[in-house]
Amino acid sequence: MALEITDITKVFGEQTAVDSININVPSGSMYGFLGGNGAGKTTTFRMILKLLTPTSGSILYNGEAIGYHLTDKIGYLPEERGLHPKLKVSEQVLYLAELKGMSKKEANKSLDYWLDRFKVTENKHKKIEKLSKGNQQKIQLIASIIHNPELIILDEPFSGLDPINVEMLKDAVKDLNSQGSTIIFSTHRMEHVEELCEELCILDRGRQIVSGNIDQIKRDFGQKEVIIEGEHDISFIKDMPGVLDMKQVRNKYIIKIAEEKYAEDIYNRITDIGFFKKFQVNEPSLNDIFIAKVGRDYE
Ligand SMILES: Nc1ncnc2c1ncn2[C@@H]1O[C@H](COP(=O)(O)OP(=O)(O)OP(=O)(O)O)[C@@H](O)[C@H]1O
Repeated sequence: MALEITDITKVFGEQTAVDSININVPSGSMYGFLGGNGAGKTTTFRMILKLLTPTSGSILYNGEAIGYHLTDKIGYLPEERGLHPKLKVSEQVLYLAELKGMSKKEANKSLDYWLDRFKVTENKHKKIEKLSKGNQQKIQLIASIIHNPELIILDEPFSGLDPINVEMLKDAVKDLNSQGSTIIFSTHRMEHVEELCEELCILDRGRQIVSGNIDQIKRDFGQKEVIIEGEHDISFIKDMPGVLDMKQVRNKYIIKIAEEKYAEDIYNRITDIGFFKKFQVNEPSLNDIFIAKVGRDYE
């Protein structure tokens, strides 16, 4: 395990921002922290990075506490984007890269690569304050990954960007992960986690709702979704055993079942009726899991 978070809690005055969280982040994984406003994502990241001291609990990285000796191995994109507005892009990023132990030459080469990749090369010698918000975010991301860290922690890396830039940054994050970096990122968007991660933790108001391998979580959850498309009336299905919910949109039926075995019963009943264009069994969505555990919709 790269990161072992055991029973951490953070209390601010009256408020418990993070409540007894247990998380294991495997080495080389892409790990998503999913949660809405105030869920406790940023507070957890700050504790991992030792910017905040947990009220209780422990956090180990490769079996040891994170400290200054690991600075060169970790990259962090903070939620409060903190670039110096009056500095030029190159001055700012090269300075930070040198603090992380890179030579100027090496850092400059890497900076050129990332500026080109993020299509912002023309900004290299501009002051940060002259850049758009989205481009400032790209520069800040470059500053956090330029030294090729083995652990990358990104707080809301995709927020505030247009869809084209979100895709560009997602591709970069995927590449860094496939080259071996362990990546942890936070987001309030379920689809980012569904698309990018094999591991996740869902936080809600400081509580850990679920965590671990996403496929495993979905398998263990049990509930499935059956999609049927066809012209026949099959509304009787809603009264069959194991059927939790059924919705109809024109000739498409979306049926929630308690366990996969009920799909076979449904299949047997409808094949007696006639032809159907589609019969498909899907894994539950993260939203289904969230609703079942928390008792309300995710957003
Ligand atoms: N320094 C602090 N002092 C007091 N309360 C704090 C402090 N930092 C965070 N909190 C509170 O802890 C809770 C969790 O905040 P946190 O920033 O970790 O959430 P988050 O999941 O990152 O959400 P967001 O996406 O809104 O930033 C919030 O209710 C917040 O108000």
